Amino acid sequence: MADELKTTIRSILAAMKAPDGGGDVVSRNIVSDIFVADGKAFFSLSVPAKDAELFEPFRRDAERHIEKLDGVGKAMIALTAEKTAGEPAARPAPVEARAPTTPQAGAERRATKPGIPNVERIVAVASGKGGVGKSTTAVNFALGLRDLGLRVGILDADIYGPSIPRLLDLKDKKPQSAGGRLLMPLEAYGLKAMSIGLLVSEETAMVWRGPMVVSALNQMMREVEWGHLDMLVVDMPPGTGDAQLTMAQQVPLAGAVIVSTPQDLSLIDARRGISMFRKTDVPILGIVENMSYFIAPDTGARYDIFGHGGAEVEAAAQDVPFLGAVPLDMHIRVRSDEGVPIVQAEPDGPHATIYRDMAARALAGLELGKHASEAPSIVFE
Ligand SMILES: Nc1ncnc2c1ncn2[C@@H]1O[C@H](COP(=O)(O)OP(=O)(O)OP(=O)(O)O)[C@@H](O)[C@H]1O
Repeated sequence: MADELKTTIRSILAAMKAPDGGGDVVSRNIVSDIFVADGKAFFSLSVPAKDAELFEPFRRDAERHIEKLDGVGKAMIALTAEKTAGEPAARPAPVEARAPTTPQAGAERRATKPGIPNVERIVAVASGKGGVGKSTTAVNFALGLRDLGLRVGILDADIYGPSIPRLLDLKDKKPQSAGGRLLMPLEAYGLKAMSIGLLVSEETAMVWRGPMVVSALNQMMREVEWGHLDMLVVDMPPGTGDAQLTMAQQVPLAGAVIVSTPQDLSLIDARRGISMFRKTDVPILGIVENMSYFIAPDTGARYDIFGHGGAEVEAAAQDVPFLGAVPLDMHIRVRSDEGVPIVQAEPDGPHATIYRDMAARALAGLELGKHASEAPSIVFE
């Protein structure tokens, strides 16, 4: 069935007139592998960057045609610009090949990535490796921003293990249509929320390559009725592979927060994450050390079992802000499992203070960056 659909999709694409006047997109070999699962079809079209605008109406028409097919509820097509002749599908440009970062270059490049209407800033929460507490940090960070008076949304883009529905107790909820192509976000504790896990199964998302992830992410960002948000927090997939790099390159991120545990191995991965964002001109708002120390539940005594402080040292070495140290504490895990994050469950407790401070520091960094990129450049001749 899926194979039949793929063939039909290819023939639909082959019959469409390419907007650049060249041959059809199928015989030009610019259509990636087509994935069909859960009633959704995903693929990318690789076109030169200069033709991206030209191909946008074509992309939308193709989605409309494909969505009329029996067995396809939704089509998601990404335009990617990195294909070199003969490659089967688009890959992100190697980071090493990119120009060095300057604040001006970063601001200019971000300006070329289309933002989301009504969403002031998009901030990524990322980690170099899985299991360090990135999602726990992302939700509590988002709630910390809410406590600072911001209108906040959270977008779970962790295709390898979406956990926001569990953390915000939204597992059994389904996003409703807002009319047309738009979806209403879910709401929890004053946050607007959307998760890739609410739209496609984990098995489907696991096989996606970078362009598919970005396509799905773009749809979640742009086809959700977020309303007016001061900040959209994106819980990134862990790691620094294809999917993450494509996201860092193509999503208009105002900044990134890196989560690490104090261990050396985690810090090496965090360094890789910092380097990836730097080379894609995304400002690093800072590092969070999660599971920094252990508070014994019976005595309240503190133990530095993982060698507390490594992330702060790394932050200094990398010349990025240190946003805070979160202890390994049973309350944090238990509250997460209950679907009521600690900032919500214990707003007056010590952990909520740590997350709110973290949010305030990141926000200060964003403000600083904004003013830096707004500053006029003075040239002495
Ligand atoms: N500070 C903490 N204290 C106690 N438990 C924590 C803490 N941070 C995270 N955890 C627990 O560690 C586990 C992993 O956390 P989480 O899912 O946030 O990690 P992640 O980095 O997003 O993982 P993945 O890479 O799988 O997405 C969860 O059970 C969570 O409750």
